Amino acid sequence: MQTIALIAHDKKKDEMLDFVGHHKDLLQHFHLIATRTTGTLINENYQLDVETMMSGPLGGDQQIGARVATEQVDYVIFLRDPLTSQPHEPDINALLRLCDVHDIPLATNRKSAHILLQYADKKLQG
Ligand SMILES: O=C(CO)COP(=O)(O)O
Repeated sequence: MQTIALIAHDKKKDEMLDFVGHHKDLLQHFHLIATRTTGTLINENYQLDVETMMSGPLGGDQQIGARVATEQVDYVIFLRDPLTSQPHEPDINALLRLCDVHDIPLATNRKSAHILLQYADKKLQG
C-alpha cells in the first residue's frame, strides 16, 4: 500500500478536513500518516485509520521527514499557512527539503493537492 502524509497548519485544518472529505473514497486506498492534531481531527471526522505522529511543533514534521528520507512515504500533502510564522519553521523547511531530495511529490495548497491525488489515483489504477 502506498503512503500519503497529511499535514495542515492550524488555520488550514478546516480546509484539510474539507479536502479529505471530498477525497475520502480515494484516500481509503492509501496508508495515511499525519501530524498529531491533523490526524486526530481526520480520524474523528471520517472513517479513516490515520497513523499519527507527534504534533508539528513537537517534532511531527521531523518524524514524517524521517519516513520520507527512508522512502516510506509516496506523497506529501502539506496545507501550510503562509501568513503566520511558525515556531518550528526549521522543521518544516527540513521536511520540504527532504521531499525534494527524495523526489517525493509535495502539494502545499489545495489545488495542487487535488492534482496530486488525481495523479496518485491514476497510478493506483495502474
Ligand atoms: O504544525 C504542524 C505542521 O508543521 C501540524 O501539526 P499538528 O497537525 O499537530 O497541528
